[in-house]
Amino acid sequence: MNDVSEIFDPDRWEAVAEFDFDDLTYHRARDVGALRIAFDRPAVRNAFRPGTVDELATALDHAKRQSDVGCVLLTGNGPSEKDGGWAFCSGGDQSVRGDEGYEYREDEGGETEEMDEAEAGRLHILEVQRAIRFMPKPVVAVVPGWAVGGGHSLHVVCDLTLASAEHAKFLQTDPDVASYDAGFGSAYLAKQIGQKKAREVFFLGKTYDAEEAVDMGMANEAVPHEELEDVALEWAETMCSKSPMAMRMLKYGFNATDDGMVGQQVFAGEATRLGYMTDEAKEGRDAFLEGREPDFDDDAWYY
Ligand SMILES: CC(C)(COP(=O)(O)OP(=O)(O)OC[C@H]1O[C@@H](n2cnc3c(N)ncnc32)[C@H](O)[C@@H]1OP(=O)(O)O)[C@@H](O)C(=O)NCCC(=O)NCCSC(=O)c1cc(O)c2ccccc2c1O
Repeated sequence: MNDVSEIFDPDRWEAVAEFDFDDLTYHRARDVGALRIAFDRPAVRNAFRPGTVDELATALDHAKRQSDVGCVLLTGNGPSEKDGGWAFCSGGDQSVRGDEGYEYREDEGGETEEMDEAEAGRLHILEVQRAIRFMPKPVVAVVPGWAVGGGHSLHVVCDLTLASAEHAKFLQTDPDVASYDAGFGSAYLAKQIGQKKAREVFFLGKTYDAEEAVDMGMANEAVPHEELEDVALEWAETMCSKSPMAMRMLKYGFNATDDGMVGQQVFAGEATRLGYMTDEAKEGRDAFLEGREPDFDDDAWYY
């Protein structure tokens, strides 16, 4: 096995050199404008601790800023050396859950005198959900095994979900551990699979395999485990071949209907960007800078 993940093809990716993460691996495809961000804690089913979330936020922010990248793949490395189990992500690491959230441990710079009390217990995976939601390009959850709790919510907020036919398993344990993602993890899931089914996911805590997840409408496709990452890269290649502007406007258009004023703001921001590119907008800017009245006489009132 290569040192990243059993189904990772090292010939197709190179590590993003700027970062040396502890809990993630971060790669750029050699031939496609795609990035691969992977949880790298297979021994604990890729549970996230605060440092994992910090790294994820850093990688996603970097991914957003790569203007030659059209797709981000989010996945989990595996299998676990302990027992061969596969995971996308099993949510918050319960072993570092304090009374107010997930806590940095000493090896992550935690419990120091300098630490702000308000920083001690973290729930900032929600900020990562928003980074995925507002990422100006598609984010694909590539699910090689368990997607559980906060890990399940991450797949829900991704634009697409591709699942390992043999190993992907979808489970919500939030109410078992007295946690609740009452935002995208539940309410947005209900938009995907319907109210009754979403309530079943949380209230009964059943485990669904890849085919069931596809049938329910929360995963797009189940493919053989060995082919998972190849198919993910094919999807990325397909999406990268399309108009970046159209893909961005479509993603924000899909979001806007559920995201209230923030969704409108994000969509409108992109509309403003396009507007600024017109001669009409340049005339408005130039007239101000030249201290004259703007002349919009040649600009049509499009209908
Ligand atoms: C994921 C499982 C269903 C897998 O079961 P399986 O039988 O395959 O494997 P094991 O149970 O033996 O696990 C192997 C190994 O991994 C450790 N582990 C697994 N998950 C976690 C975890 N989340 N935290 C810590 N450690 C974990 C397990 O202890 C074993 O270790 P050994 O040393 O014994 O080998 C099953 O493992 C499982 O159910 N896991 C727990 C899933 C869970 O409850 N996750 C937390 C849900 S709450 C959450 O994620 C969450 C986070 C947030 O930050 C939020 C913020 C704001 C709102 C809501 C949030 C939220 O809900």
